[in-house]
Amino acid sequence: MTADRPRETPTGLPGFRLWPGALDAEAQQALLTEVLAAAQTAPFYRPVTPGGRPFSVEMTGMGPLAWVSDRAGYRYQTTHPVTDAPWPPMPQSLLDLWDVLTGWPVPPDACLVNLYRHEAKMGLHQDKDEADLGAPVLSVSLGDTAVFRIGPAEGGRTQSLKLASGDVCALTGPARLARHGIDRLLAGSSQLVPGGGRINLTLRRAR
Ligand SMILES: O=C(O)CCC(=O)C(=O)O
Ligand SMILES: [Fe+2]
Repeated sequence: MTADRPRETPTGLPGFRLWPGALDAEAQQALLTEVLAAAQTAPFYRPVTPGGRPFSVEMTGMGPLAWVSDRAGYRYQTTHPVTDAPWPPMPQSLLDLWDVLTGWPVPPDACLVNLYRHEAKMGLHQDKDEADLGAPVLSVSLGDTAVFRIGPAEGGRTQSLKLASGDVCALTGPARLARHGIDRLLAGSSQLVPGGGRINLTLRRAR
C-alpha cells in the first residue's frame, strides 16, 4: 500500500467503493511477485461454465478456499481443480488491505485470481456463491486497464468505468449484489504483467 491510507473516490453508486491508485508501483510489483509465486504451485487454468463453455479468463486461487466452475457447477473448494493440492496461502498484504479498506471484522477466506490476456473479458454477473452476502467483496487490479461495467442487481442502467493497475474497489452493502463484468482491456496500457494483460484479485468471505 502507499504510506497513507488510500483515498476513496465517490462513485455515485451506493455501496460501490473505489480507491484509485490504492497500491503504488512498488506495492503493485510486490503483490504481483507474490501472486506469480503462488501460481508456480497453483497454476492458472481455464475453467468451463456448467454448460461446458471455456471462460476467456484463466483462473487460480489463494487462501483456504477459492471459487471454481466446471460441468458440476459453481462452488468454493479447498483444492486446485487440476493439481488437487490445497490453494497457496493468501499474501499478508491482501489480508491487511481487506482490514484497512473494508473494516470487516472477519478476514477473507477466499481469493480468486483472474488472468486476462488480450481479448479476455467477463460477462455481467453477480457474486452470490458466498454464504454471507453481507460481507464485502474487495477487488484489486494489476496490469492493463480494464473497462469495468456495473449496474443494479435487478437490471436497469449499467455504467462503465476504468480500473487501472493499483486501483482497488469493493462491492458492499446495497452494491453487494450489483451486476458487474469486464467489457475489455486497454491492451498495452501497463507493462506490469509479464506477457501482457491484467490480473484481478477478489477477496471474499465464502463461508
Ligand atoms: O476482473 C474484475 O475486475 C472483476 C472480476 C469479477 O467480477 C469476479 O471474479 O467475480
Ligand atoms: Fe464478480
